Amino acid sequence: MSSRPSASSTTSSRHAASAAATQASPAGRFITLEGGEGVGKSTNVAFVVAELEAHGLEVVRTREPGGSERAEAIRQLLLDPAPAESLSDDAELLLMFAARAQHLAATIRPALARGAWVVCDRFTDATFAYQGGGRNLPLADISALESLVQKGLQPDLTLLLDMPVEAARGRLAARRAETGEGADRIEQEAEQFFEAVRVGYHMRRDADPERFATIDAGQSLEAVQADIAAVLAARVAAWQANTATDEQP
Ligand SMILES: Nc1ncnc2c1ncn2[C@@H]1O[C@H](COP(=O)(O)OP(=O)(O)O)[C@@H](O)[C@H]1O
Ligand SMILES: Cc1cn([C@H]2C[C@H](O)[C@@H](COP(=O)(O)OP(=O)(O)O)O2)c(=O)[nH]c1=O
Repeated sequence: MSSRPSASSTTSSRHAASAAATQASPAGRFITLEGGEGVGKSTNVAFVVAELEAHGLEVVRTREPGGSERAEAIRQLLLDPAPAESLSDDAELLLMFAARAQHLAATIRPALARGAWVVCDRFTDATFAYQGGGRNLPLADISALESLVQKGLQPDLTLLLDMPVEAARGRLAARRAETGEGADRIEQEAEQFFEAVRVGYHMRRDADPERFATIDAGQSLEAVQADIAAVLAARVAAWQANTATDEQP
């Protein structure tokens, strides 16, 4: 399991969220970051949170698998490479959705209901990419679980950090050399698996282009964050315009 500290945490806004924001429709406030290993999700989740907070919004930062106490326990089961017994592909898929069901109930839905924004490091697109693309499990089975667990709830915006697999794995190797952190159970897969994951993400993006913003993650961090900031500024402006319209007598 990754040792980086990205478990669910609530970050209060520097300015209190306005009463209007709290009463507004939840639409527009659920943001996910997706992409393969080493593309910069962890680095940029913090940046997305800071940008939204700079707009005066309350933000809950969370991640999958995990994001609540019980869901984090399932994460441990999923990612721990230690047990000699291999985890079946079906068990992996079901555990991903068990963790998600708990995460939605304990963290995501309550946050959205009280008017907070939610920024989540990976969500169901990862299941389509990893279990669908990487493990080759039937997409229809994943869609059925998605309906069961999410009951129509979808992210409003998904930032897909995209770059060639080999370069991203180079970044990951450098990070591991620096931190001494080992590879988790899924990170131990071969390069071919991650190429299939990337194709899986592209399929999800191409099926729902309105929801996705693709960010060229191979750029410098400054350029990546400038692109993300532009997407977020447009998103917050649209949300504020909708909120103002909803408030008209
Ligand atoms: N745009 C970038 N250019 C160069 N290095 C980057 C960039 N974004 C992230 N990194 C570095 O790459 C490594 C992997 O980033 P990280 O955010 O941990 O990726 P992920 O969470 O997607 O696995 C880290 O060492 C990070 O500092
Ligand atoms: C949410 C999710 C994650 N995963 C995998 C992707 C990662 O290899 C692993 C843990 O995620 P994460 O800690 O976000 O990985 P990273 O090292 O890129 O920051 O779980 C799935 O296979 N399916 C899923 O539905």
